[in-house]
Amino acid sequence: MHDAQDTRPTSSNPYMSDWLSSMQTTAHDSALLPPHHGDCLGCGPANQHGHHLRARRHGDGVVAAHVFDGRHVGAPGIAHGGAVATVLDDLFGFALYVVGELAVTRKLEVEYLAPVLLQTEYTLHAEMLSRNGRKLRLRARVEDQNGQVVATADALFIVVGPAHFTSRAPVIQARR
Ligand SMILES: CCCCCCCC(=O)SCCNC(=O)CCNC(=O)[C@H](O)C(C)(C)COP(=O)(O)OP(=O)(O)OC[C@H]1O[C@@H](n2cnc3c(N)ncnc32)[C@H](O)[C@@H]1OP(=O)(O)O
Repeated sequence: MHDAQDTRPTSSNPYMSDWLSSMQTTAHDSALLPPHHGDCLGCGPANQHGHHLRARRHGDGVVAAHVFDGRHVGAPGIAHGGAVATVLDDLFGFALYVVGELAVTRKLEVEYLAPVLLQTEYTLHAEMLSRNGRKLRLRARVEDQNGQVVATADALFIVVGPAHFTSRAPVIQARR
């Protein structure tokens, strides 16, 4: 059962209200997009364990410059695959600003084509490929400074309503 049509007010929970209203941002071309919320693992500026991803709208997609650091190490000198997946998942979350929908990851498939090195800048791109009802198909790629694609991701996101998050808000707040 889905909750995409549920538009119950969220004013009783300011933390959740702020976050949901940020998802209604109008994404102008080249505009720096807002973090999903301050503590988001992918992009939240207040999360000391996070990736602090910053993305801009680029046409119908989003683009980001990103550097993995020592907190994200897997094999020596190389970013952990889970860290790369986290950043790609969050980049898709930024693409939702352009799509204009509230949605969550149902499936994420990452191909690691070459090692993603620490302390090295990469350019990340993501865009929506197609939409079928609530199902959004998105694709992303990670390019090194020579334009070589070192990782790609395909994702299925499902459009949800605010209740997907508000019904779980007490759990989210308890962990803060
Ligand atoms: C908001 C922005 C924040 C960005 C942060 C980065 C992104 C994230 O980290 S999101 C967090 C991680 N994701 C989650 O927590 C989601 C957990 N999953 C859920 O809550 C539910 O499974 C949810 C809401 C996605 C879907 O549940 P539900 O509404 O019951 O959908 P369900 O009916 O199972 O599937 C929807 C459709 O997708 C299809 N579908 C489901 N899985 C697949 C699949 N693997 N392949 C193809 N189709 C699929 C179904 O067949 C169905 O199709 P149709 O509408 O044609 O019948």
